[in-house]
Amino acid sequence: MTDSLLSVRDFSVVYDVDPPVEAVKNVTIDIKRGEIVGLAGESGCGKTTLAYGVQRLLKPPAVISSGNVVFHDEGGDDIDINALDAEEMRRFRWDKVSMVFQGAMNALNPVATIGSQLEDVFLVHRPEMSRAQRRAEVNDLLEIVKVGAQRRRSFPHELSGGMRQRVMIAMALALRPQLMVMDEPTTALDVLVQREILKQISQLRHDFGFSVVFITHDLPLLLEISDRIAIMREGEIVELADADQIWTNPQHEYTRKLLRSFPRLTGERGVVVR
Ligand SMILES: Nc1ncnc2c1ncn2[C@@H]1O[C@H](COP(=O)(O)OP(=O)(O)OP(=O)(O)O)[C@@H](O)[C@H]1O
Repeated sequence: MTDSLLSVRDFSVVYDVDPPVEAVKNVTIDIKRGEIVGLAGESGCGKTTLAYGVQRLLKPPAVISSGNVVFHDEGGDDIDINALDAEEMRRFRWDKVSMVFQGAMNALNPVATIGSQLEDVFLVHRPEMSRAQRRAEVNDLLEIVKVGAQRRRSFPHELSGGMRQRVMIAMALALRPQLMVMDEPTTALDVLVQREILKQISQLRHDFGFSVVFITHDLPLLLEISDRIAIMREGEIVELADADQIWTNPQHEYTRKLLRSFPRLTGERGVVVR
């Protein structure tokens, strides 16, 4: 088994509009097992297009114009994502990779309890499970993300934003994926709640061994949580290095510029233990 979980090679995406937008240009990156990779860069640099593109989640006018993506399954198989048909891709997305979307906590169904929404994941993807098994799994998940099993009968509006986001993380964790892609998962939350959730994501990946791609324009936050950080600019990864290196010894002028643009980076690093 290789150390690498996902290998992205020479990956490019164009939005076929007039004039065409080259949103992602020849990106090559390996995500290792169990690591948190932060994807940073200004709004519009192509972070979301890259993360969605490698999972083939983009719709026209987006066109993948080059590259390949291989997933090194823990079972030993190498899965060429481009070669999967629609049904295989759908299963792959839930079983191997899960996604916490931007603003996901507002995507919960307002008229269903969070317990039943979590149970639905198992109903659809693990139809062989009994009702009692589903219940037990949901209770477990709610405990793991520190919402508490007693909240299973709560409706989304009865929970705080932070709690709802924890429910979304529980949902992403449900099928024990090997990779979790998180797109601005904590942006809408206040700083303290954000910190708590980051700590938890970091802890969960130690407990469960999944890798995380964490997308945000918030570089200080990435410095706290990430093992490695990829700095994107105009569709390209201009620097990819350990978070410590990015912080103490940035190589690219653009990385230095980005670091300077966050005044709160002048003091000590934050409190999240990686
Ligand atoms: N549907 C679309 N049609 C045309 N251009 C698009 C489309 N979606 C995104 N783009 C362009 O592609 C580029 C990359 O956008 P993308 O959303 O991936 O960036 P981002 O770094 O994730 O930004 P943000 O942090 O604001 O989400 C931008 O120039 C954007 O304007």
